[in-house]
Amino acid sequence: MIQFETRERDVIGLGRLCIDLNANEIHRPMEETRTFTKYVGGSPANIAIGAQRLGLSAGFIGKVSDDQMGRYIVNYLEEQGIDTSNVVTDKTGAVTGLAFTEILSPEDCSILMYRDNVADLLLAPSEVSEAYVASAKCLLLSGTALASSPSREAVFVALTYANKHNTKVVFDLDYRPYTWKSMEETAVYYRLAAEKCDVIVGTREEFDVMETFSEVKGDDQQTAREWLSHQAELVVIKHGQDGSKAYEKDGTTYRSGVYPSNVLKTFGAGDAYASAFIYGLLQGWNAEQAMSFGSASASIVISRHSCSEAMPTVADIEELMQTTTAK
Ligand SMILES: Nc1ncnc2c1ncn2[C@@H]1O[C@H](COP(=O)(O)OP(=O)(O)O)[C@@H](O)[C@H]1O
Ligand SMILES: O=C(O)C[C@@H](O)[C@H](O)C(=O)COP(=O)(O)O
Repeated sequence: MIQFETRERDVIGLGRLCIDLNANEIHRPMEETRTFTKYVGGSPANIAIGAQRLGLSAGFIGKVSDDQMGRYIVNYLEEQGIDTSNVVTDKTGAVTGLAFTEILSPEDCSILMYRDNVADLLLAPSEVSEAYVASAKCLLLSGTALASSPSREAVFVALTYANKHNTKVVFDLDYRPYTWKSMEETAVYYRLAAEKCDVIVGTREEFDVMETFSEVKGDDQQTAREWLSHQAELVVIKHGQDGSKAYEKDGTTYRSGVYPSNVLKTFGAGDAYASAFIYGLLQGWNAEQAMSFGSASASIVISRHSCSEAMPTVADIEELMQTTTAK
């Protein structure tokens, strides 16, 4: 069980604040899709929104474009009750990242990302406040924020502050290949960051990327051993509809199944899972209970059209868990 400090804020997200444009005409290729619904997006933004929806107090460290899109994101976060005092506005003409989603079928979804000159990757080390990092129980880091400078250095500054003040760091690997120059680059920076984190969450494929230069590739048990040999107390490996596994430093292993879902689209599962999992850890639950809560939240979000707006309440999740059996 992770021991959190008593702090004024529960969780601070670090990384991208973007826009999702989700196809309205589902089961149709992007080439034939004409209309989309706009939502706030970006994996760590979705997780912060999910956490706030569950009743946690969330804040964010990030950078938005100085235009209508940037203002839309900040306004939405504020409407949700999320603290935006550490979201800065770019002054260089950078833009907001856009994710167009294609929903071909419940099994076949893809994301087309427009991420040239995005504001989120321009977050500078000087824009990370030590006092703000120290004000939270937990810092949620998205791996994509490591993809280029100066955001990369800003992440390491935030990790230094978090480690200094015992703000627990949850590292969601969140690998988005189009943001990186190469898999080797990703592996190097993921590793440097992972060594400074307390909880590491990723899909099997994401751990494989981080283990590009390691011999343990592909084996969950060896993956856990490798990352638990550093600061991490807990490693969670997700296997899509085959569920997830958690490994603790003392050798305890947990497994979680999935809650059957009327799947509309597959994306958003990981973000819903992460926010509810963090909620569980902050309640003092063991990893098994937190994973189960995360799985139920994921099952709800993949049955809905968006990621951020679709995030469930505690009551929604409890109802699903009471009426459905995980497989
Ligand atoms: N088809 C599905 N049905 C029900 N739950 C799912 C399904 N796919 C994923 N999940 C849940 O969402 C979690 C995260 O999904 P996964 O696909 O592994 O992550 P990501 O969205 O980050 O790629 C899984 O551990 C599982 O609990
Ligand atoms: O993270 C993004 O930039 C896009 C998200 O908002 C998005 O819709 C998505 O891909 C969520 O995916 P997940 O990691 O499967 O939860």
